[in-house]
Amino acid sequence: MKITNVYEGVVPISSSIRNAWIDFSSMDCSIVAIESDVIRDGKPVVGYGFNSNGRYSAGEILRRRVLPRLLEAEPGSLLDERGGLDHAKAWDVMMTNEKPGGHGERSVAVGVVDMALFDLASKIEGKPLYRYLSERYGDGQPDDSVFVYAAGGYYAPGKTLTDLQDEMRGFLELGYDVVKMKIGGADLAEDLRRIEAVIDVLDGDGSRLAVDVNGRFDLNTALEYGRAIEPYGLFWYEEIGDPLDYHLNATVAEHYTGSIATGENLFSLQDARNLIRYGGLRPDRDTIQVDPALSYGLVEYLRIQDMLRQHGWSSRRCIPHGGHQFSLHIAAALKLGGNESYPGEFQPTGGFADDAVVEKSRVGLTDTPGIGFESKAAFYKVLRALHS
Ligand SMILES: O=C([O-])CC(=O)C(=O)O
Ligand SMILES: [Mg+2]
Repeated sequence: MKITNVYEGVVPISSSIRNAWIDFSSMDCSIVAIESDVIRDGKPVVGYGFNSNGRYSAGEILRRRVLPRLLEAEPGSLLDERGGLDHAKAWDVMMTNEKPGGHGERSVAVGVVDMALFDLASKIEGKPLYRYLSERYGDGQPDDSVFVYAAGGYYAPGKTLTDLQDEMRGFLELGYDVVKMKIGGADLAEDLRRIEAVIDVLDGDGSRLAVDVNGRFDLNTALEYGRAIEPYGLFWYEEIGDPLDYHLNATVAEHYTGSIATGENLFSLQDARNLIRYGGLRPDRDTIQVDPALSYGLVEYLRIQDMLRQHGWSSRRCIPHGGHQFSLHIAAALKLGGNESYPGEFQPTGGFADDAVVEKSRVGLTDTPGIGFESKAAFYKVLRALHS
């Protein structure tokens, strides 16, 4: 198998929502299509990738560094001994002449291509990605459904408490038991009113509500909010301070007895390891949210899983950020604790197959070969247009 062509583009995923740190008025995302010389039904097999959400498109790095390296590589240097794609070798090729440290947009660029190569390789084998992954990296017995929670609850112009409650009711009607909302973009009194309004919709059960600060708080605010929300017994308190402020995280973990989740803005093995070493997270209750699409792809995510295992963490304590199909397959194959889902945001890229059904906060996998973008019509149309 040989890569014959690569195509790269940008898709807007903008909207009027706001979290405690950014609005999404100009959010966009990179997409790639990687074409191979393998022919199925008279057409070349093509793998697709995109960069989740929350980080902007990384076209410059893709066009100037990552994609040329892949195209210029001796085709045999990307293959394993059976002639299939060797993802770790492809990763080394993409990272040629890149210094360590400073992970950011580069990890996004490599993540997009890594996703496309996994889509391609599993399509060539005619398997849905989760089976392909489970056979290679798991125990061959993937989970047949994955826990998902509904993320939303953003701030938006003119959005009232009733609007917030209606949004959350909508998530419950779709089959989700656990929901997530933003905090930290208003003052504590208003956020507590918002939290209590949502808990009302959850029949008074705070353990079904996660709150997300998007890294906004300094230590004092983090502790003040922690004291105020602790009695609700929330599902988790997310990304409380700056993602790289491990000391803040550790100090909050000493005081806040409920669950903490973080990691969506950690993009490398090294950063994730520092979180585990210095972030004070507790393996019996906290959750790691590293998003494989943003953090150098699954090749790096597998290294992160090894690291977690060495530190005594179960894969079940990982619930990736992003609400996308790639992580859904990864969650089933590597037996993670679940995956995020955004029923109302980040279209056309986010979400699962058009006919995916959520029941009791779990979603099943389909048998579509690869990641299954083909069963997500609006997004597939955009991807298909990249190389038509
Ligand atoms: O608002 C965002 O950037 C998304 C986010 O934090 C999440 O999904 O946890
Ligand atoms: Mg978050």
